[in-house]
Order: sequence, then C-alpha cells, then structure tokens
Amino acid sequence: MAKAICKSIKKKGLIEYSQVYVSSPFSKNLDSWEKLGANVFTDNAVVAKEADIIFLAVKPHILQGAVKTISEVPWRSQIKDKLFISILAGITIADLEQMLSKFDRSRVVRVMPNTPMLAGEGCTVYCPGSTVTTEDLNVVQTLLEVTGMCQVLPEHMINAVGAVSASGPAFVYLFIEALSDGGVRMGLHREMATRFAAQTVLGAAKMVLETNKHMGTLKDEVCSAGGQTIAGIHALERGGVRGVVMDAVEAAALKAAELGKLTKK
Ligand SMILES: NC(=O)C1=CN([C@@H]2O[C@H](COP(=O)(O)OP(=O)(O)OC[C@H]3O[C@@H](n4cnc5c(N)ncnc54)[C@H](OP(=O)(O)O)[C@@H]3O)[C@@H](O)[C@H]2O)C=CC1
Ligand SMILES: O=C(O)[C@@H]1CCC=N1
Repeated sequence: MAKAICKSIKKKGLIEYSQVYVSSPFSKNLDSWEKLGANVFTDNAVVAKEADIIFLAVKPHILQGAVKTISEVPWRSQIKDKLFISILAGITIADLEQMLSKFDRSRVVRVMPNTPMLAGEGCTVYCPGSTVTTEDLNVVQTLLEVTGMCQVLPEHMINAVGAVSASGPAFVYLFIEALSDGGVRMGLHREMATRFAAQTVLGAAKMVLETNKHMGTLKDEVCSAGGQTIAGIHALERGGVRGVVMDAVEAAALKAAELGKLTKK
C-alpha cells in the first residue's frame, strides 16, 4: 500500500522519488524502492528523523514494536514536529497519539486508502487527530486528492468505510473473476471474458456515480420482461448474493475493530 500511495502521488507530479525516504528492517524489500530512486534505510528511526511527513504503513501487529525501536534511539529528541499519517486498519487515533506522544509536537492523521489509486481511481478517507493544524490537513488533502476521491470523515465511520472501500476492491475482483468464469463456462476465451467483465463493472460503477439513479432502477432498466437478465438475477438472489456481500462487509469491519484491540494487548 505504501508503494501504491507513493506511485500515485508521484504520477501526478507532486513529489520526486528523491524526496522519499523509505525504511524496513528487511533490505530485500528496499531493492524495488531503490530502483525507483527513493532513499532507503534499514533503520526506521533514520527516516523518522529525516522526513517531515511519515506514513505508517506496516501491518497493525507490527506497529508497536516498530514505534518502540524508533523511540529507543538515544537521539530521540531529534524526532520532533512530525506529521504521522497512519494507514493501518483498526488502529485508533487515540492509540496512535498515545504511542507517538514520545515525539515532541507530533500530529496524527488516520487515513484509509485503497489500491485502485494506482489507476487514478482511489477512494480515500482521512480523520484528523486532536492536534493537527489546518496546514496539516491541507497537506493531506493535497497529497491524497490527486489519487482519486478523497474526503475527511469522523473516525467512528472508518472501519465501516474501510470494509467497503479498502477491502471492497478484493470483493469486486472476486466478482469480476466470477463473471469472467461464467463467460468461460459459456464458451468465451478467458482474455475476452475478463476484458468484458471488467469493462462492464467499470461502466456500471460510472452509471451509479454519474446518473444519480437508484441501483434498483438501473437494474430494472436492464431486466427485460421474461428476458435473460432477470433469469440471471433470479439465480443470484437464490444464491443469497446480497446477504453474502453484506456479511463480507460486516466481517471486514468487525475484523478491523478486532485488529485495533489485539494490538493493545
Ligand atoms: N493492502 C491494502 O489494500 C490496504 C492496506 N492498508 C493498511 O496498510 C498497512 C500495510 O498493508 P499492506 O501494504 O497490504 O502490507 P504489506 O505486508 O505489503 O506491507 C507492509 C510492509 O511493512 C514492512 N515491515 C515489516 N516490519 C516492519 C518494520 N518493523 N518496520 C518497517 N517496515 C516493516 C513489510 O516487510 P515484510 O513484507 O518483509 O514483512 C512490508 O514491506 C496495513 O496496516 C493495512 O491495514 C490500508 C488500506 C488498504
Ligand atoms: O486486508 C486488510 O487488512 C487491509 C486493510 C484494508 C485492505 N487491506
């Protein structure tokens, strides 16, 4: 996700890779960043010192340990005045602020991005921490709005939003794959079936966003009386597709909340 954010912002010309500092204790992960022209380090503390804006992009269970290694360096006082942008699922602003309070004048923004930003069609929300400045929020908005849709939101919504927009791409890929599978089953070549399935999902999504019509109306416009589409819709409804998709969103949102709690243990 870190690379998706960086590439998306770079694509719009807001940054150069020479301005990007990346760290991971595992040097094998850094090769691809180095090839892009980023400054790479195996010590997170060095990046925390050098960068003004620090994206926290590790898995939730890694965070506490990673922050601990930064805060234990003898020159910790040099890590100050930083804007931390967390993209971690589940980890609350309160917990982030508590963890990062070791660094003087640190501010936190919690962000939930998604990978389609790589195609310029991201859907990102962000929640300001208690000490962020208007300038910080302008920076966050400026960096993220070039990656697609981007808006500020109260934190209590972020797990639900993340289940829809951050996990959602995986759910949609699964649907596209299944649509393609159906085409293959009915005799289409895979490449053609996948291209048609993906373009269809793209077109249908644009219809929802651009016509302002209810999804039910758009669906009805496709379903001819006694026709092929309603036969397919019947099969989907018999399979419980709506309930299954809602269950998927619920499972993802509940898991995000659980990840936040587990990290505190
Ligand atoms: N993937 C997505 O679509 C989205 C992800 N997120 C959030 O983004 C975060 C990262 O997810 P994702 O990019 O998928 O995961 P990845 O595993 O791809 O990225 C995490 C990276 O952190 C590295 N890492 C591990 N330990 C440390 C450490 N101590 N210090 C610095 N770097 C370390 C990992 O190295 P190694 O691989 O060697 O362990 C890996 O390169 C998660 O918290 C997730 O909730 C949010 C929205 C969407
Ligand atoms: O699956 C995950 O936990 C991450 C967060 C949202 C999308 N991917």
